[in-house]
Amino acid sequence: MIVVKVGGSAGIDYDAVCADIAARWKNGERLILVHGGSGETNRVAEALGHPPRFVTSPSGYTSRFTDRQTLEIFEMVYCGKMNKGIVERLQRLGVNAVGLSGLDGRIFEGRHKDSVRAVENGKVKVLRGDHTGTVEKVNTGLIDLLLAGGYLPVLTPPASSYDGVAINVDGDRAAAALAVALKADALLLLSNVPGLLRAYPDESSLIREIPAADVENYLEFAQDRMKKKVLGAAEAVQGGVRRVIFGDARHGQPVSAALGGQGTVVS
Ligand SMILES: Nc1ncnc2c1ncn2[C@@H]1O[C@H](COP(=O)(O)OP(=O)(O)OP(=O)(O)O)[C@@H](O)[C@H]1O
Repeated sequence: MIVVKVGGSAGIDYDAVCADIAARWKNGERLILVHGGSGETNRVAEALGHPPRFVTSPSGYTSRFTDRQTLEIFEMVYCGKMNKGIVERLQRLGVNAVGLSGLDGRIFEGRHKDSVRAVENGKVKVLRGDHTGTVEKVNTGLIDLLLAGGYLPVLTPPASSYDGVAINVDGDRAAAALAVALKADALLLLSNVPGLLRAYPDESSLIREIPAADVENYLEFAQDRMKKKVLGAAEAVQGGVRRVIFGDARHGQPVSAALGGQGTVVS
């Protein structure tokens, strides 16, 4: 089983990702696709007059402050436009894909964090009314049913809180939790960069290999949102996934290239 997470940043070629996945699926490979949607969510939020607000925690992690209206815009884009766009592509390629959020069947479950500590103008503030959390539990029952029926699951945040409230969760870490729960052979984190760069944005500074035991030491190279990917990779390898690859989803055959060792391989 391979878990592929494709991001939602500008420049990602979803046609290329879906064509590659469809070919491999038809060849008998078992795959699950998880996707993001941050770039489009930012655009739609601006257009709807509720611009995105990103906050940085005292430990340096950036996240989207998700009030109720932001959560609804997030769902429109992630579960609507992005998810159905990917499912449509796969259906046109002859793959019977089913798109679900983590809320459906409580596939992704975690604690609802209603407040977040954020550094603003050098001061730490507590912001309330946040609808965020982290995936702590993956309920694989529905996924097992879909796979047994020959359907390719296409999953996206949000997740469900233990009380059934929709929460915005990081897609990379959700995909990592899924890969652990399914005992996947590999987790691919595909985005609009060649992999983890030692000197971002210099693409020639690609880090090709990271020993699994060392992955947390590479957090220092990741800025802002890339940190969550490195953290997700650490969680996946610590949970028993043998290979995590940060790969490029901008062109070519992104899944096959990553599985062939291009990008940053954590093993
Ligand atoms: N050292 C680094 N190497 C590579 N990319 C980095 C690095 N530091 C920061 N980045 C940034 O991290 C981004 C990838 O993370 P991001 O969460 O935006 O991607 P995504 O997975 O495509 O999005 P989504 O949240 O929609 O799933 C890159 O586009 C790049 O700008």
